[in-house]
Amino acid sequence: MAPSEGGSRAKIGTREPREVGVMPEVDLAIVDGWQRIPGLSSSISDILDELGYATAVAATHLPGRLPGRCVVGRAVTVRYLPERRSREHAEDGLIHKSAMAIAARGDVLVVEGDGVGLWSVFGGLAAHRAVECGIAGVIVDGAVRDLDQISALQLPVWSRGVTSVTGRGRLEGVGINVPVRVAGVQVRPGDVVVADDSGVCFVPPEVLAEVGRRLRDLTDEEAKILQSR
Ligand SMILES: O=C([O-])CC(=O)C(=O)O
Ligand SMILES: [Mg+2]
Repeated sequence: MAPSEGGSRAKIGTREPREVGVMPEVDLAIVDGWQRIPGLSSSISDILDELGYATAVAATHLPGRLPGRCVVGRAVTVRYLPERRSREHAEDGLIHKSAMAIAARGDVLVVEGDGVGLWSVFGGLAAHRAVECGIAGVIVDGAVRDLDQISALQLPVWSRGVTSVTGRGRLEGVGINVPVRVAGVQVRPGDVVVADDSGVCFVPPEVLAEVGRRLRDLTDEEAKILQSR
């Protein structure tokens, strides 16, 4: 059943951040068909290594919460910092609804949360909204909760942790589409996210075409090696 839109919970995640950045142009035609390539994040990680980009994260730090899923899409970033006021005095600082309102279908939410995994910034209600908005996946350097609801919705989520404890009143959403730190790497809005069971990579749009060319070569090479066995 769809959650009620009437009560105060309908407002969770609607807070407006102080800073909203601009999404760059990204030629998404380049990533057509990537999702069907076996071992995708590993190949992308190798290519990023070759090109000198340190923007790949191991699944050890950001495990997929829905095994077997592969997501490729443009990053809409969300940045949280610790609330400055004590929980009793703080408002709901979650901003995922505001972020989804400016996202396009197929985008991936990339969230700098508490960086530890103790406080949730994304749960069942947020997941319902994400599915309605056509969000392709969610990456959280922090925690998510309501895993049963997220799984029932089949929304692919990668997160550092899972918790029952909400980040509402503990974290403040300060920016949408601003650079964020995710498991030690810098992610910018418009980076192409490639996430599967091995890890999460972020491809800067300025090298997307070159990554696409190298991915084709690498995929052909691996297919030939497998055929010749
Ligand atoms: O408070 C949170 O972490 C968000 C939450 O539970 C939800 O979206 O259902
Ligand atoms: Mg919830």
